[in-house]
Amino acid sequence: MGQLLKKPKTKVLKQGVTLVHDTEAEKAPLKYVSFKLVDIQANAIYEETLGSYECCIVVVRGTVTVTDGEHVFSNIGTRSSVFERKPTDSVYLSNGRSFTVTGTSEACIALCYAPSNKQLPTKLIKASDVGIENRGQLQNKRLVHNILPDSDKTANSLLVVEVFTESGNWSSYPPHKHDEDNLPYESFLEETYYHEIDPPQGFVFQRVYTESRNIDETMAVENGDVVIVPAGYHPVGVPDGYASYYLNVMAGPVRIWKFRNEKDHEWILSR
Ligand SMILES: O=C(O)C[C@@H](O)[C@H](O)C(=O)CO
Repeated sequence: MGQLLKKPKTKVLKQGVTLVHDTEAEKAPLKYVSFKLVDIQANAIYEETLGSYECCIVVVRGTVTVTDGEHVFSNIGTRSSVFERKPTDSVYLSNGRSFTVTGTSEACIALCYAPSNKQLPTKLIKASDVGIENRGQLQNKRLVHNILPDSDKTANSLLVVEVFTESGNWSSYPPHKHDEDNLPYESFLEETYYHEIDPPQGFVFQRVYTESRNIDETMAVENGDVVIVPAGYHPVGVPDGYASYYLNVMAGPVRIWKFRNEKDHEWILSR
């Protein structure tokens, strides 16, 4: 297996709290992004103190109460499956904050991190604040939930987005990259993909490849896998009969998402 596909590796942290993914523990080759996925049973409590990282807690499914000791966001989360295709609630927390997440039902949370040295207010990003966007045409149609886009100044460097791609369609396509710190033409942003598939026995394909091909991995991604994108193009193709969900976390030196499409495939956009 290559370096970029991470299978779930469950670790019980305490009764009712299971760590499913941890890109740092997996030694992902990333400097700006880290990602955890945690399952929480009802009434169980996950707790953490952030060091030099800011964090966006996305309630992937189920409901939870989040507090940083100052603010309490009770019973947040909107869906029992991502495939309800409705936006969810999230909480932004600055570096240095301590927080707890208590399951108010059985729940799954994503913890999306990026380095930060700036104190910003804790904020509830309500499902109703999430921008909904339909992108693309033909078999390139996909639905996007913008949780923390670059136009929203809640975070210092984190960008967070959910993407739904229906059966037979392609997303993160035509292939684009954001691996050169060369604004205004392109920004450098690392990225992680947390994938779910409906029905769960399915798979999707994701290729991650750089211009030079020093990275070139084509992966069969299964339900619950994480894909690391340290650099390069990163398209996703969804087989007939299956629907794809992924949660993207991006961060880099400048909080701007400025990508470049691969020239050979840009014609896809003008059909
Ligand atoms: O538009 C899409 O298909 C989603 C992608 O833009 C995805 O969020 C990404 O690759 C960000 O760079």
